[in-house]
Amino acid sequence: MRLWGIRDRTQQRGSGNVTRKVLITGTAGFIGFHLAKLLLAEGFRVHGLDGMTDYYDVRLKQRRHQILLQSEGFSATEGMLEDDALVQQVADEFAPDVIVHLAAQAGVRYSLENPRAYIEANVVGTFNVMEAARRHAVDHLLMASTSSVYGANVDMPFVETRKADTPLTIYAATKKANEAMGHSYAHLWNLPTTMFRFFTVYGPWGRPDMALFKFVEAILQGRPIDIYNHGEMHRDFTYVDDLVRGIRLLIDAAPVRPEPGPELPEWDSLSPAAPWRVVNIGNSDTVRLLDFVEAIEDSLGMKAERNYMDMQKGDVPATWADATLLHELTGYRPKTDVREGIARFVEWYRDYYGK
Ligand SMILES: Cc1cn([C@H]2C[C@H](O)[C@@H](COP(=O)(O)OP(=O)(O)O[C@H]3O[C@H](C)C(=O)[C@H](O)[C@H]3O)O2)c(=O)[nH]c1=O
Repeated sequence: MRLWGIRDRTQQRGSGNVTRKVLITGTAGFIGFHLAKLLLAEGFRVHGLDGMTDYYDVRLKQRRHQILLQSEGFSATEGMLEDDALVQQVADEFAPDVIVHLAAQAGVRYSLENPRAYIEANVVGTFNVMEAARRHAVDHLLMASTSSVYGANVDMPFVETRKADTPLTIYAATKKANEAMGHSYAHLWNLPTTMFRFFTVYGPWGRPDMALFKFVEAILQGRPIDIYNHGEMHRDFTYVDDLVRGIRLLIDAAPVRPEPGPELPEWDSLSPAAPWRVVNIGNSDTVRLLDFVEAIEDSLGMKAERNYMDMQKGDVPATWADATLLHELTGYRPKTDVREGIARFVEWYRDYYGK
């Protein structure tokens, strides 16, 4: 009997990067911007597709794109994922080898205010991207999911092979739907597909709706910060450079449809029916929210005025990634200490906003 190892179930496609073309959705967004920068530095050609929605300050998105446009290997289209004709046209013109789909309506709490935006961007938009990937038979389709899909799970750290069937918000539900949609196309069209579960990503150029940005902004302006669940929350905060390094390495680890063989190791989420995997990208550490706030105060050299609040509807109390699978596939583990990452954010924030 043939013995299968993780390498047999994964195609390592590391060579010839210089000529490879990657279509990234969401390049004006926080993670897409950092990933595009990394791939451009490694000689990939990158085309970005971004809707420039006004969910948060559009100037920040424009600035990110301006920086990317300074690279010769970068081109971009502004347009919405929901516009199928546009998505197909962009893919036809660029003819990508790989698609990394990061654009989404993100944010846990906004999904209570405007759930429809999540259905449109995350369900319809993702379907359009999957169609483009199918039509172009790309080498690898990689799509963002979220640790929010672990929802009401309490067994920590979160492992990809355990059930995640209890999403607590429409945001999480749309991302869980994306994972299932990706599986169906991986099976039907033999489309190698990797889904990432991100864990509270933070760092320079971060999202203004997220805790780090909001807290730093408020403290510097002398306004109180809202601390949910009285600070009794935990997050596996993941530094953005580590995250995009993980994505970069996963590009070269396309799943292969399994053939009959011995059982997969318990930590491998490879589907028994399709070239499809879901992979946590997290720091493998869980930080108490009050410690996170304290680290921000130390970095700023200022004390926050704290407004303790109850748990917010839809929020999960804790996240913590088991990153064994990422390590097995790539040999890499995120490692930036949260104090170090916060300090780099604060340095960027002060420089960018002149504070
Ligand atoms: C904005 C805010 C947050 N918080 C708390 C709530 C969390 O315990 C922690 C981090 O919140 P943040 O909004 O930065 O991140 P998450 O709620 O974990 O959600 C984020 O990470 C997941 C994976 C995604 O998929 C989301 O897109 C992304 O928004 O601070 C507060 O206490 N006050 C605040 O004003």
